[in-house]
Amino acid sequence: MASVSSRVAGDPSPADTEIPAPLLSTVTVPLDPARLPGGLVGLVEATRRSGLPAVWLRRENGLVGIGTAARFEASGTERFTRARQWWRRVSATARRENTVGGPGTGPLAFGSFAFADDSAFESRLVVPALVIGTADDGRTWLTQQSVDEHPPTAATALAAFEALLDSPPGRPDVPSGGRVRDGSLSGDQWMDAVAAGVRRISAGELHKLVLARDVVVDLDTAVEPAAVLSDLAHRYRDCWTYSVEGLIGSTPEMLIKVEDNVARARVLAGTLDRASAPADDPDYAQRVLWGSTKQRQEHEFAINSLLDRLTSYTDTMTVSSEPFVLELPNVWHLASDVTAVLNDAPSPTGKHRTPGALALAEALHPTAAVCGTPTATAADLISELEHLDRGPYAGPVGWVDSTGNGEWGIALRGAVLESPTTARLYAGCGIVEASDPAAELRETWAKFRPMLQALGVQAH
Ligand SMILES: C=C(O[C@@H]1C=C(C(=O)O)C=C[C@H]1O)C(=O)O
Repeated sequence: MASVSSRVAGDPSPADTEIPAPLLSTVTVPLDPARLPGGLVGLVEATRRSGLPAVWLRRENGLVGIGTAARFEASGTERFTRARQWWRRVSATARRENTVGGPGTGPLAFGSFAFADDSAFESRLVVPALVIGTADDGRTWLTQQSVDEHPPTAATALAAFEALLDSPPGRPDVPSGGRVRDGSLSGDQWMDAVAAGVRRISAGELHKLVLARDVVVDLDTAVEPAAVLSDLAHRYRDCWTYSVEGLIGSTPEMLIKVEDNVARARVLAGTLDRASAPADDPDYAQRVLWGSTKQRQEHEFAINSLLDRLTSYTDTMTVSSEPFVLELPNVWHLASDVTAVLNDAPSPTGKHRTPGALALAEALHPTAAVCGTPTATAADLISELEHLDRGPYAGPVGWVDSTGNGEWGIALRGAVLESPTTARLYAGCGIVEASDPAAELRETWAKFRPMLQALGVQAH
């Protein structure tokens, strides 16, 4: 099947109409859940010879995309705007047949965006040739998307689905044998960067800074992405397991989810490693995490940064008065869930409509959970101290449909597959005045643990 690819770089931002966009045709049909005996994770396992799938999955439900019908890349400060313009044009002109309806049906793109304006990473939207979706409300569907002259039909969509199932179902083996080496900075160098960050905070330059580091895993055998994704999805059921063109992981943090006119976010900041917890102390997380002024302060910066930016899009916002303790297999986090009813805003066509998921992701990125407070000072200090191109790490990752519904998580607890046997992992920590560099380094290992385990490498 044909696919098209476009790329826009450099400033200034072109007008909507100047961005070349393919004419997309899509068909969405209901899929009998019996055709997905192992659910969406089983589907990822059963299609492992069809290349790296696009994945967005939490508990049993989400989206799996196979193949590529069209894609778009952009870099620089305008990366979000351009991607939105491209997607708006594709959505506006797409021919579609959709007998299912609801979020995630019809034209759909997965995406991943660079954390930083000056990153070498190409931010992207990817329109898969086939999308299989299941939702909490029981809908199960199949969408075929193509830029061919002949639009897809229900019959071609079902035939393409059947042709995908190329492997016996069942959990593939995680790789075994690999070594972890330093990325841009050694552990000691990174602790020096944290100490420098603490000094700058003490000097009053800023309140909070998130510093990240990378490590590289060299594997003895080629990584099987289906095995990694299956392991993450089974182990980290409360996280959103994602995969977009070599960026894979399982994030606990939701930047923004839009369903009709309601937006939801899950803000995290404040972390406690479960590996170091006493076995016979059930209140440990509550006491140590919730009771810590440092952790509560880190959390407050993160939640305030989101609320400040979300407020102009809503009149009705609900956030719990106190953060709760979120338990994951590797760590506990302080978490807050936010719900906002979105305002109608006048669009260029004069119609009123609420902002879509991608527009909100652009408006909210980067929150203080991954950058700091104030944002601009923290972003400058990150480039000065980290010596790291974060690439897509800590940027938005997720999907958007043609009505503006979508989910954009923050790409945390993940890796970029740089070659079949090389994965680069990233993890960062919120730094405040009371931070201790050695404790922050340990925290990065706790955050690397999900990917290290999924890659079959001895966890630190
Ligand atoms: C930056 C990361 O995580 C973020 C930082 C946290 C913290 O400092 O406590 C907690 C959750 C995330 O918001 C990461 O996982 O790399």
